[in-house]
Amino acid sequence: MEMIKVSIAGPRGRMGKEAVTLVEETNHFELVSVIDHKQEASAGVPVFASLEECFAHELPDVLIDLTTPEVGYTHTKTALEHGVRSVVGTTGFTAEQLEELKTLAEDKGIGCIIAPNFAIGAVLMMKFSQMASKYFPDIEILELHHDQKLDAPSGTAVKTAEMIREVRESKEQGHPDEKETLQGARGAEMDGIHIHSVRLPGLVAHQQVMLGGEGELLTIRHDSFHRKSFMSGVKVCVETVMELKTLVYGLENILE
Ligand SMILES: NC(=O)C1=CN([C@@H]2O[C@H](COP(=O)(O)OP(=O)(O)OC[C@H]3O[C@@H](n4cnc5c(N)ncnc54)[C@H](O)[C@@H]3O)[C@@H](O)[C@H]2O)C=CC1
Ligand SMILES: O=C(O)C1=N[C@H](C(=O)O)C[C@H](O)C1
Repeated sequence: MEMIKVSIAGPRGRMGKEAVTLVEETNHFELVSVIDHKQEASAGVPVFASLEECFAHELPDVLIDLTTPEVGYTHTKTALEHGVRSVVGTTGFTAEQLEELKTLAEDKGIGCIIAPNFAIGAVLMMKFSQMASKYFPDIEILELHHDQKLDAPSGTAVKTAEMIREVRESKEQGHPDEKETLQGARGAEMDGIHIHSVRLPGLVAHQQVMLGGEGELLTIRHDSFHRKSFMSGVKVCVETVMELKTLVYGLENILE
């Protein structure tokens, strides 16, 4: 198999550390550099404070970004402008940003994968919820994460609602006259689907999709107990992005 040169942005982070290990342990991946704004990383490869400095030194085949929403967007754009493919786990991008990055990837004729969740089980949970929503259109999403997470709702919750929106008629849920006596009690709302975000120490990444029907409730739940759960998805994305000429949003679109 052809060797793939990889750079990682955010190597000291919770996900970044796991990604460094994955790349180091995969025979056909080579970690060539890391991007750490504080230059504190010690991955045994050159550490650069910015993507521009990194790319001036050597262009990797693939950039893996696991940083923050603002930085992740700028990195992905910069990488595409330099002709470098990206695998982006960072969440919190707007629909406009995704559209802009897709246009850029297609103009450059190179691949980019933005996957709000790399865990295979989470992708299945989203697909099963999408399937079930045809029969149970009243849906509430409960996402639960560690208390250091920056974005709410999670990228996974947003993607789940988007996938459901593809197959379910628009629907206002709950009583038409319902009123929040405490602001936020009904959570966020996307196309009638309510999304509730829980942040607590001890949690990693969890989501429960609750679908209610007459006298019944279907609950579809996924739990990531360890960030290793995301790494097989990262590996598939790094391999697949080499073959793409557009931006793919969501791991479900590349799994067989
Ligand atoms: N797609 C997926 O399956 C998953 C996605 N995530 C997402 O990945 C992102 C990172 O999550 P965590 O690792 O938990 O966060 P974290 O806070 O542990 O790590 C983020 C790292 O980015 C670094 N960073 C910030 N600005 C930077 C810059 N300009 N250049 C280089 N590095 C920079 C920080 O120093 C930090 O080490 C979040 O957006 C999160 O939502 C997290 C888990 C799974
Ligand atoms: O920040 C996290 O931890 C996670 N972020 C992603 C998201 O926002 O959905 C994926 C996973 O839920 C973990």
